[in-house]
Amino acid sequence: MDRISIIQPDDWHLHLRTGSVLNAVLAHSAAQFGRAIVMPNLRPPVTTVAQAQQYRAEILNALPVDATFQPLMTLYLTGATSAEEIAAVAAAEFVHGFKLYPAGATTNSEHGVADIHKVYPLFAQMEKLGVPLLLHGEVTDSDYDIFDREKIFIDTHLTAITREFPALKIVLEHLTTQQAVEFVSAANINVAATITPQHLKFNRNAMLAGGIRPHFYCLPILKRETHRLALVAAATSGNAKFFLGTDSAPHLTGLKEAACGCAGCYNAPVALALYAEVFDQAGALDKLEGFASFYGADFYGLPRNTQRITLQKQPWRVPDAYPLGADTITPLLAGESLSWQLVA
Ligand SMILES: NC(=O)N[C@@H](CC(=O)O)C(=O)O
Ligand SMILES: [Zn+2]
Ligand SMILES: [Zn+2]
Repeated sequence: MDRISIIQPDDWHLHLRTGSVLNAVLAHSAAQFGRAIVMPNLRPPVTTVAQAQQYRAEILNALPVDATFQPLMTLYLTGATSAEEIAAVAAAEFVHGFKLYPAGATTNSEHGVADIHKVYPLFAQMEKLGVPLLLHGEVTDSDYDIFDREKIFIDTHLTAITREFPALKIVLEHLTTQQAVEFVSAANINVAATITPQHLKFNRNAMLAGGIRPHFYCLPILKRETHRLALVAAATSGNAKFFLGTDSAPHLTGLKEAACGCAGCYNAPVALALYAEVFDQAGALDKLEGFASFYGADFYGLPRNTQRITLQKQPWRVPDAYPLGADTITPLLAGESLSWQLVA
């Protein structure tokens, strides 16, 4: 099969940033996806429905005129999040959940939650009101090896959270390990997960063997091949708990190609092409539509899209970089050739 037509996909985990970066990146997502869950880790973070409304307006304003893309907003959960704000989220139709960043876990997570037990009362209210909890699932203590941080988060926090709040809708974002796949598969139906194209396509060798490649550096960090295989098996299984979330996370090229480079892969320009390549290589193109276009909408209680898109096996070359002022943004796989592309 070298051509498939599917219902238009959505991106259930996306960083769009603001200002000039937003303007430079938005069209790439809007060209492929009908909707996207937009992450709130701005500086300062999006912590109120009023801020989310403003941010949403900025995104809509930055869209190409003919675009139908819909940003689905989220709020950043902090130790200071109030019961009133959770009620406001439940009432606001354009806000779809709270994102919890353990403090210090990733880019712009300084305002995140330092002690997860302290926000249990907030989880209880979210559970009651049906507000989803989106998780960056990694422990942060410097004693923990960076390759183990997702597994330890599951063992020390997520297991307890799902036991205490069985009706809380939880999305464990950007899965990277076999243990995470096993946990989500075994959990109740209120627990789901997103998977990025880079974690499906690459193991840590892509980042570290034969030279250090900062554009493959994101968090949670790429893992060894056994984990990648578990992720591919989950994504292509047809299990509705696993769905598409690119975690496209643009940073200026100068901030990634640095002595201390930022975490985040700018994968929006290559996202659907990479997912198609992975599903094709796994002999599972027939499972792409569920993963990319159905299961996320179903989990969030939103209607499925009705428009269709077509992907074709037809090689193309990824641009070296996209200009942004005096710097650029370098996409994942810059200058490389990809075998699939969106044609309509
Ligand atoms: N994934 C990343 O490495 N970075 C993301 C934050 C996140 O999703 O953890 C970013 O905002 O840059
Ligand atoms: Zn994250
Ligand atoms: Zn992210």
